[in-house]
Amino acid sequence: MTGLLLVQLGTPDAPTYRGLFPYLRQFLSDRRVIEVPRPVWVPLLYGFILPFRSGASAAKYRRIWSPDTGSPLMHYTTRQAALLQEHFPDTPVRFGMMVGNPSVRDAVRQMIESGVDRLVALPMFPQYSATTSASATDALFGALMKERRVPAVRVVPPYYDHPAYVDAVVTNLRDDIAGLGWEPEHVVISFHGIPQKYAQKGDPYATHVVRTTQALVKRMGWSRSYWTQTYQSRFGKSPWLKPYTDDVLERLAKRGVRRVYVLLPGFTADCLETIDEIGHESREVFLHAGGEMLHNGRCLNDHPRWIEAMARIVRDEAAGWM
Ligand SMILES: C=CC1=C(C)c2cc3[nH]c(cc4nc(cc5[nH]c(cc1n2)c(C)c5CCC(=O)O)C(CCC(=O)O)=C4C)c(C)c3C=C
Ligand SMILES: [Fe+2]
Ligand SMILES: [Fe+2]
Repeated sequence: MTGLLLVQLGTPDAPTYRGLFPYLRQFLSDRRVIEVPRPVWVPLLYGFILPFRSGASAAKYRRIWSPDTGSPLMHYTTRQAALLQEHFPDTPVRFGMMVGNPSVRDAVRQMIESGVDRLVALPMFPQYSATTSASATDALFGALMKERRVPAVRVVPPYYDHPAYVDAVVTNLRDDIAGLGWEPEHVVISFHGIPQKYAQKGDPYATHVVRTTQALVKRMGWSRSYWTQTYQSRFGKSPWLKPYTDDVLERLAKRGVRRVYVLLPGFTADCLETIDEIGHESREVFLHAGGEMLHNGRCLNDHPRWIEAMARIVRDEAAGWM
């Protein structure tokens, strides 16, 4: 039997210091994410970053946590798996988190126990980066190393310009703008950043990002002056991919742009990085510099076009298996 596993990054169990500490510890111990030599990183992580960031991040997570559904990333990943299950009634569909719960390891074990001997893994990152996509396969293969009956595996390749993905982003964007009640003067297309050094060492992420942007801009028919592609979420002091989202927002506001839509095509579900970082922190930067309206674009979430797109992307890769 074939099984489908969505692999998502993960989110803390609770928006508290105790929820964040183990989540950040696992995340920031990943050598794919942090390439600083261990003897330098470990004292810094345990002596400074974890004690301070756990509390600060918990406060941010509290701002996005829903009393009913908890973490938006968890809520929409659960929905995505449930809706995909309807597309593939004969294929068990599960999700596993690379960091935190439910883990990739538990999801893989349950699938094997239920008779899965062919596994299709869908990393929830359209643009490949070693920090996300390779970390997702590390989690998957690490889980399989613990198993006796290892299924045959196919990993869905990056889908940064897959027509179904581009179409889902465009449809979701049009629907979101239609509900706004105002017309954006400028669109900032913001992707999560990575350190410049990782790109220089061969991470193809920036190339994938540009390919996504080109495909979207072409589909939307936007003129060159209507959009700017940026990178957000810099962590630490080293230079990351540029231009930084907040710098661009500030410059736009100072240039007299009043209404901005921030499109977030690299995030397949609403999360801290989209709702809080862009919707609160970047909005403040923009308003402070003279802007009037900033909308943090809704992610693909459970939009029917995205669920169909995921099904198509999976079918393309799972030919003969599903
Ligand atoms: C420290 C380095 C980091 C790199 C490199 C990085 C790359 C990267 N991240 C995402 C998507 C997400 N990141 C999320 C949380 C998160 N990311 C980092 C750091 C790096 N990310 C941290 C420390 C955290 C934890 C939150 C915080 O303290 O800021 C999330 C989850 C958000 C949620 O709602 O739970 C996502 C999603 C991408 C796509 C990416 C590189 C391409
Ligand atoms: Fe991140
Ligand atoms: Fe981040």
